[in-house]
Amino acid sequence: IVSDEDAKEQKLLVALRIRPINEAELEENAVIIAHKVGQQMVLLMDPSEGPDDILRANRSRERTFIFDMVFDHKATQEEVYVSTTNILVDGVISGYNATVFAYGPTGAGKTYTMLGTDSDPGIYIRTLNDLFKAIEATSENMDYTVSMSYLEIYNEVIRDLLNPSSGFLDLREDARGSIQIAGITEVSTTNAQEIMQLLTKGNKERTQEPTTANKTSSRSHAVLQVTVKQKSRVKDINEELRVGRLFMVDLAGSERAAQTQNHGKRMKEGAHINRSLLALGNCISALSEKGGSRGQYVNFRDSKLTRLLKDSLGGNSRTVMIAHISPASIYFEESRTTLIYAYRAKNIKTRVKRNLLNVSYHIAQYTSIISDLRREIKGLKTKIENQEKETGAVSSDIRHVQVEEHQDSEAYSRQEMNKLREQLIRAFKEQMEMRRSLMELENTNIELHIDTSRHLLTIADWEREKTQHAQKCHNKLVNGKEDENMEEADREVEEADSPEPHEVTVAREEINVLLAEQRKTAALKSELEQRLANAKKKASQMEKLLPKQITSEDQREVLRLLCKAHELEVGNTELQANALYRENLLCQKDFVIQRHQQHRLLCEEIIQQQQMLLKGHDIPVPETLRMLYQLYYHELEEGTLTRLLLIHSMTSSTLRVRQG
Ligand SMILES: Nc1ncnc2c1ncn2[C@@H]1O[C@H](COP(=O)(O)OP(=O)(O)OP(=O)(O)O)[C@@H](O)[C@H]1O
Repeated sequence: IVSDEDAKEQKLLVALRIRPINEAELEENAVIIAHKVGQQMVLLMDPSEGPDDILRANRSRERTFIFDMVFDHKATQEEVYVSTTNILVDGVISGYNATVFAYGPTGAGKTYTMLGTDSDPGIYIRTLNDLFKAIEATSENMDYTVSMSYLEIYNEVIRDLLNPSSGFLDLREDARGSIQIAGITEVSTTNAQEIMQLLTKGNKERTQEPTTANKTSSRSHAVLQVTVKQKSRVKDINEELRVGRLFMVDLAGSERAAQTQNHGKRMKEGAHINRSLLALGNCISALSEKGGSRGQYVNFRDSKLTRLLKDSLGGNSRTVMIAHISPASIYFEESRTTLIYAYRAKNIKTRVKRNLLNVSYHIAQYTSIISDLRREIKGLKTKIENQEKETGAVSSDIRHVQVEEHQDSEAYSRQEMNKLREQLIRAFKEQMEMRRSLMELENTNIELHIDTSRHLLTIADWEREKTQHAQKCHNKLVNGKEDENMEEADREVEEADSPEPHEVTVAREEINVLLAEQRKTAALKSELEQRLANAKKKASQMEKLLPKQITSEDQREVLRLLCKAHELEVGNTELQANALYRENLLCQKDFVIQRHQQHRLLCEEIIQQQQMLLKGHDIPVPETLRMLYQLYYHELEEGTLTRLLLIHSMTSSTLRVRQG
């Protein structure tokens, strides 16, 4: 139970909303298995258990979870808003940042909570209305401006939902180090109806894919960013400008990220991971470590979403997570994983996993960026050298130029040079940003391919089993042997005809989604490649302009600066590649140790059973074997192995924290 005092201190608040069961679920004979108990508890029942199941007590997956608050089908939009987000309004007006997330699998009600419907609007509009009201109430001495933008992050690419034709937008850090989205539409209106129309229209622009659970399943994260700027009207008293930012995020369906923890018999490990979702989990977990100051490194750079939210997740800001589930029995697995994730939100440790192939590919991409940059540095250096030679050759003529004219042109050229220098550096940064996005897209592409293969394997496994069954049945029927085998054969025929298991259906559906995502990623990539090529062309044109407009010494300065920027970027990229490499090594080691550990447990089990056999049959044990047994028990009792494992896991986690 959270006391008032705790609530004030609490930086992360986790709520759960269970939506009403719907027609489609009832048609599939689903029953309600998620029940709200009291104000803070939810009981999730396992639909596979019968009430008289004797073994139930031993293997029950029925579980209760406690959250800061729980809402069920009876909760109104207003209630959900008042208990989760309303509390953030005052802070934002006073210049603090905050974030509200809607988390959960597809179709669980995230968009309903955030956007809502015209007749029953959700958190977005209610928050904005309250912000406007609060501002009106205090605006006698203060001037406020409220502006908002609405964007989506899909496959690590940002799009403006209020102006989708503007293409991909980049994240930039401004002079004060706060993250801005270059070129995003900023709207400032206080008309709630107008805002609702804008947001509803924007929401329709989101990247969607139909799934069985939701006909319009969102594959992207939608972010409504609200900025409140405050300035004192009374002169000289308070000149400072305070800025409070609120992010309201409707996250992409969590089911695919959850599959990594939740795979059926045939589901191969490591379904496609939504990088932003996992990176977010990491950040929230790192930040919510008690007191948030345990030296835990928070890697915001891991994804676009976390980079964007950087200022609103740490420090003095507050974060609210509203997890969503369906109450229906058919979604037991999805609900279970969502509840576990949300329940652990305060100390989840989900790493942005990259599998081995992926990592080496990632490193290869870094290497190619590095060699690209090195080539450019070489080119720039040659240019500087040539410049120096030229200046040497003409310097004697320059002496004849009139002094006055020289000064004029110097002032002019300095101004021009500053402008050019800024343009060049900006162009360079833009190119780097595009290179990174391209790399991310390429990486996503690989992940999509790997996941598709995994699902194909799942289907292939099932089809092989089916054919084997069919073959066996066929053989038995043809041979028509003894009568007693007929019953078994019948059963096998039945099995072979049985509907395909859930995980195979899911795999088929996933493959469709993945193929669609592959097509989209390919389109995004070629568009981005085109943009990068254009940007490069523009930059080289700018470089060509240099000799005509500014003096040689200034030119050299600009070129040197560009060189420096390139070199810094090389260093930066190398560091990232190295960190990735180290992490990869650690992961591999962990994996090997895990396999050994599993093998050891297996050996232990075999030894135990053998000993029972020996004892049971009174078989005498030769002296050498007896000694070996003794040694074995000695090791177990001493706990040396367990201690070694513990030391290993501690060192590797320390290493990870250090390398970030
Ligand atoms: N609390 C609720 N009361 C009434 N209807 C609801 C509620 N929550 C969700 N719904 C309805 O359920 C359907 C699915 O909800 P919604 O689109 O919000 O899911 P979602 O979690 O955003 O899915 P996705 O991740 O696929 O976008 C919608 O038709 C929505 O109107």
